[in-house]
Formats: sequence, C-alpha cells, structure tokens
Amino acid sequence: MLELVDVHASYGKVRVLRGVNLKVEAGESVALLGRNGVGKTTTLRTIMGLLPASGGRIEFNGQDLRTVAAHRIAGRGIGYVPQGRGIFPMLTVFENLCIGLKGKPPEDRLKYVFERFPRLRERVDQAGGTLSGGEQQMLAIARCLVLEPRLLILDEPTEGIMPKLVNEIRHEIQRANQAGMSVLLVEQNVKTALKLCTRAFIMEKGVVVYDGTTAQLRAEPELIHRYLGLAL
Ligand SMILES: Nc1ncnc2c1ncn2[C@@H]1O[C@H](COP(=O)(O)OP(=O)(O)OP(=O)(O)O)[C@@H](O)[C@H]1O
Repeated sequence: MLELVDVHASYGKVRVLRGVNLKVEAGESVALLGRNGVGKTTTLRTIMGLLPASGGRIEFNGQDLRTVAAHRIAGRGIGYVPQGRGIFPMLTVFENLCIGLKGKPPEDRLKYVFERFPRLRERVDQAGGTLSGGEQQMLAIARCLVLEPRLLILDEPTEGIMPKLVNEIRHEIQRANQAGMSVLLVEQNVKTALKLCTRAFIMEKGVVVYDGTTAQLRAEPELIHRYLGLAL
C-alpha cells in the first residue's frame, strides 16, 4: 500500500534521511522505531509532502506521492496525526471535525467517531484548545477518522498524556486497524509499539537498519537493546 524506496530529505544543508526503505501492506500495523533524532518524524513529514524528498520514491497504492501536492495527500486516503496534535485551538470540536471536508461530516461518520470517543461528543461545542492533552489527541485522531483513510499515520500519539486516556487511545488505534485500516505508528514506548503492531522498522541516523516482525523483536530482546539501547 505504501512504499518508500531510497528516500532522501534534508533541512537546508542538513541531510536527515539518507535512503529510507519502508513498506506498509494493506491492513498491516507497522511501528517506526528509533532513538531520538534519527529521522522518524522527518520520514512521516516527507511522506505527507510537508518536506520535499530530494531523492527516492514514495508510492501509495501505486501512485507516486511526490507528484501530489501536500494538501491533496489526505484526500488520497492517508490520515496524519502529527506530533503535538495539530488541532485548531480556536475552533470548536465540531469545527475541527469539519476540517478537510466541504461542509459537515456525514452523519454516520460523526456517529462512528463519537461512539469511539464519547468525550468528544460531550465537548462538541468546546474550543479545541480548552480540551485536555489526551482529549486533543483524540480529536486529532477523530479528525482523521471522519475522512475514512485507508492508512492512518500517527506520530507519538500517547506522548505526555495521562495514563487513563493513553489506554483509550491505544485501544482505538487497535480497533481502527482491526476494522481494516492500515497503521504506521511512530512510538517511543516500545512495549506499546510491540503490542499494537505486527511489523517494525528501526531507524538509525536516517536509514532503516531493521525490518522484521514484532514477534521476532519480542523473541530476541537483544535486538531492541542493540538498536534502541533499551531493555524490554
Ligand atoms: N525544522 C528543522 N530544521 C533543521 N533540522 C531539523 C528540523 N526538524 C528536525 N531537524 C533535525 O533532523 C533530525 C531528525 O529529526 P526528527 O524529528 O525526524 O527525529 P525523530 O527520530 O522523530 O526524533 P524524536 O524521537 O526526538 O522526535 C534531528 O537531528 C533534528 O534536529
């Protein structure tokens, strides 16, 4: 469904991605792991066209995303929940859910996201910026879900969120995946990533150095120690 082949990207003269290869199959849940600063967020931003790739290919359902304008990529079926959420704080919950649509979301989609996140239904007229961090994250995810993406890309969705809401958010990501949506997840919490995802890519200094199943990582925790410096 999504394939990155030898993708390069830089911030000015600073080369960050040095030939990233990564794949997400239809219906798969994939974790992108790596220590701080190795280029995980940059990889996601490059997929979304927010940073131009200076080389390589990014294909989504056979189409080269590098030729698609950034504002049209969501319309091609990719939902992106950026680090720091990226909701509109001055707009209400409802107005945030309308972003990216011409008008209101269809009733059945609204019902679907409010069933997933009842907290949002209770706060539908509240300004996004007045929600708690966890609720804002739910809103950022809900905003993608109303667009019915085929692939949901999330950048550290549970970072800095109170534990009670973390579980709700993880559960909903899992549910979306079980309903057939593909997931690409950047996650600092390796245990969470191993729980939610069946495949993992690990990055080091702008390249992918591990591509395998999360079952293999669980079975060989020394790999996690080698690449991430962590004990499971
Ligand atoms: N706007 C920017 N301008 C210049 N350099 C940047 C910019 N954004 C990121 N970088 C640099 O690019 C490198 C990769 O950053 P990136 O955010 O992709 O890493 P990451 O793996 O997501 O890290 P983290 O886990 O800390 O979020 C870092 O060295 C970072 O300092």
